Order: sequence, then C-alpha cells, then structure tokens
Amino acid sequence: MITTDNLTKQYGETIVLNQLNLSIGANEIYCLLGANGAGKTTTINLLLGFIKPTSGSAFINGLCVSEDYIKTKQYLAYIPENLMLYPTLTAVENLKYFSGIGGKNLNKSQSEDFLNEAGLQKNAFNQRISTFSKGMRQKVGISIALAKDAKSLLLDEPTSGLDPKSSNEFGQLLHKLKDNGVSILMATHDLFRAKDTGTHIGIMKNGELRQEYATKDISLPELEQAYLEAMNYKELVS
Ligand SMILES: Nc1ncnc2c1ncn2[C@@H]1O[C@H](COP(=O)(O)OP(=O)(O)OP(=O)(O)O)[C@@H](O)[C@H]1O
Repeated sequence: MITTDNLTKQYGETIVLNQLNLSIGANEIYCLLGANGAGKTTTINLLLGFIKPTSGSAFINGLCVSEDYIKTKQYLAYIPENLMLYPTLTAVENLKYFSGIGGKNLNKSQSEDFLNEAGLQKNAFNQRISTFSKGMRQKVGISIALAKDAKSLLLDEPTSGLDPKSSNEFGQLLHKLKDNGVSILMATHDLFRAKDTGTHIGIMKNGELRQEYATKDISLPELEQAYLEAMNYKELVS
C-alpha cells in the first residue's frame, strides 16, 4: 500500500507539490503522468524519504516515511530511470550484492531463479552488467525487487529509451508483480505504456493532481485528449 496525505513540498516560496492525496492498493499500478517539472520525481523522492515534506505525510504499508524511515525501506523497492548497478559485476553478483545489503543472502541458484522470474535470458546471468542493454538492467532491477519481496515498488520513467518490445516486456513484468499483491507507482511520460500497464492514471500539473482515471474507463485517445487539455489549461489569474 502506497498512500500520501496532503503531501506538500515547498522550496522557498515555490510550492512544487501541493496537497497530494494518493492511495495505491495491493494489485494496483498507478501511473503518474505530467510534463517536465510537474512534481512526479518529487513525489517519489518523498515516498523514498530522500527529501522531507513541508507538510502532509507519505506512507508505505501504512507506516509514515518520516517517522519509520528504516522500516518503510524494508517494504520498498525503487527503480530509477537509470538503475545504478556495478558494471564490472555480473547479473548474479549484482543481485547477490544488493540483496546482501538488505540482509538477505542468496545462493547462486536462488539468484538465478529470481533473474529467471524477472525475464532475463539465461546466457546473461553470468555476464558483466557493462555489456547489458537498458532493458536487461531493468530486469536485474526487478529481480532485486523480487528477491526483497518488496510490497511497494516505485519507478521513475523506467521505460524511457526502451524499444517497444522491451517496454512491453517490462509492462508484463509489472503486471506479474501487481498480480502478486505489489503496489506500484510509476512516473512516466509514456501515455501508451500508462494506458497499457496501469490500473490507474493520474495527471499532474504544477505540483497538483488534476485528473485521475481507472484505465479501464478511458480509451487511449480519450487519455491523450485529457492530458493535452490538462497541459493547455490556462491558470485563472485573479
Ligand atoms: N532541490 C530543489 N530546489 C528547488 N526546486 C526544486 C528542487 N528539486 C526540484 N525542484 C523543482 O520542483 C519541480 C518539480 O520537479 P520534479 O523533478 O518533481 O518534476 P518531474 O515531474 O519529475 O519532472 P520530469 O518529468 O522532468 O522528471 C520543478 O520545478 C523543479 O525545478
């Protein structure tokens, strides 16, 4: 479960996130859309506890991130746009290393099982990460989340730069995780992927959530129209 309660972030006089209320249950994939600077990464950084809210709260599995920072980390996995893995280590070695940091010591066969579940081809298990495409690195990221048994997953533009097939595979992996009860929040610019992968979609502008949809209730052309209208909407000047 990922929730935010009037989550607000202000830098000086500028409010970059304004009273955001999100509720993402187990078995849900919430795709956050919005132009550059809308506040998507700020939302993720607040949920990760990387930055502190000016007011309001962020919760992971019902625990307040500001109050139970360490505990919330146990339930949480994070895949940024460019996942930092050790380039000279293999996929198995990276997975074992990052799982070890989280207190879980995996043997080789357990590591291979997780990489397999994440869809990485077998001949890549023992290759160095430096030889991997972005799609392959993202799969290693998913294997780390699987090994951790993360209940909540945060993703920041994970499919940008992926070719359509890899992006589709990634979407299918997220569906598998969702079906296993994981709550997923994904910031993305990709309307098609949001419609195809998300169970819910939110459109942000200037730090505010302007629209929310269940993806089953909106077609892709309707979503595109709603997005453009939200972006073109002129602020009322009093
Ligand atoms: N440390 C900071 N100090 C001041 N302003 C900041 C800081 N971090 C972010 N901002 C501002 O907050 C706003 C929201 O940024 P954020 O990175 O959350 O947007 P985003 O929706 O993720 O954009 P993008 O799609 O480009 O990744 C932007 O206007 C940004 O300039």
